[in-house]
Amino acid sequence: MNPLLAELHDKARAVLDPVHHDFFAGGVGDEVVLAENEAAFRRLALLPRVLRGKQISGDFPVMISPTAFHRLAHPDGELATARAAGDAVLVSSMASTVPIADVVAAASGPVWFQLYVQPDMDVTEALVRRAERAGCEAVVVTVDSPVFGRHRRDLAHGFHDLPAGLAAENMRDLVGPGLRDIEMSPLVSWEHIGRVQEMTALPLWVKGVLHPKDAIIAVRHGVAGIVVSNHGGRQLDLVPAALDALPAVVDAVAGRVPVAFDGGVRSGGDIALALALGASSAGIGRPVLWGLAADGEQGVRRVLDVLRDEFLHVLTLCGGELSRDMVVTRC
Ligand SMILES: Cc1cc2nc3c(=O)[nH]c(=O)nc-3n(C[C@H](O)[C@H](O)[C@H](O)COP(=O)(O)O)c2cc1C
Ligand SMILES: CCCCCCC(=O)C(=O)O
Repeated sequence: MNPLLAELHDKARAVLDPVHHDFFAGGVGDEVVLAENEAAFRRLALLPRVLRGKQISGDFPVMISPTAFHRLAHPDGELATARAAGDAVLVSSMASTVPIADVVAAASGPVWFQLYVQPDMDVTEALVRRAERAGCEAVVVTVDSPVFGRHRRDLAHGFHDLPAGLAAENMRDLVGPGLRDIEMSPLVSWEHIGRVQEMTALPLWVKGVLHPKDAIIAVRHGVAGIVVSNHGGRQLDLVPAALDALPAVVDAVAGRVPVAFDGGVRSGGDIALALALGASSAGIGRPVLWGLAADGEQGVRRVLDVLRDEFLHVLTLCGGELSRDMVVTRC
């Protein structure tokens, strides 16, 4: 992990209510996948190309992954995250503690709306309309959550609702703005993806694909893109590290749509490895929360600046190129 990000995590741990720290930090079950997501990067190495004679561009293909309840981390919540995002894509969680319209208004770059399809499709449609009216540029349907993962840390703390004064603002005036008003349903299927596509002209991405066969089905459904993700180790504690699932999905998709990735990215080198394995961009989850908790907008900015600087340095050392043939397994 980049030591500056580790410092921000230490600071976040010191200022956060331990219950909220554990909600952010924790994973499902024994937290095997949580640890594996980071460990998978350490198993790989890059063979740099040399004498390529080119100046690298400043492109920084990173998105802020959707994470819930930013006002648990800092009073400014998602407004601070949006202000800090700059030109990175901000995928704003449906479970934000600031309404999506205010998130978009605070952002200077693109905002995408993450959606859990609600079994009541009127509620789902109302959420999509809110995202459209706000000016979101895409909808990202999370597909890895037929039921919420069992997080032992939350169960031990008895954390099952938001503190007074905080709410899932996008749910307000629909079902209700409590944490438990957001439903996850095993009945959600590809048919619902089609129905959301009929509701909106916005590009629809699916997030949480690990199996190459699902990636192919997603492409057949005309999705705009796929995010390979295991939800940061928060859903099924039996899945592979997200990085290990990436190459097979990239191969199955064969360039037909972009394949983004998240899970365990903690340094610029991690971003480089994910891109070399074929990711179109790398998503950052918890480090953004640590920056936010440690120092609000400035903290999130710091996280992105540190990652950008390190990524561009690594890219330069790799001759400005990242491709699958440059990735080898450590002995
Ligand atoms: C505290 C927390 C809340 C999350 N909330 C959401 C969410 O609302 N929607 C979603 O699709 N994914 C959610 N995720 C998963 C992230 O989008 C992302 O997949 C994951 O955090 C990436 O792993 P990383 O934290 O190791 O970077 C959440 C993750 C965390 C840690
Ligand atoms: C019961 C819904 C809570 C919001 C979902 C947040 C989330 O995805 C997470 O991993 O936490």
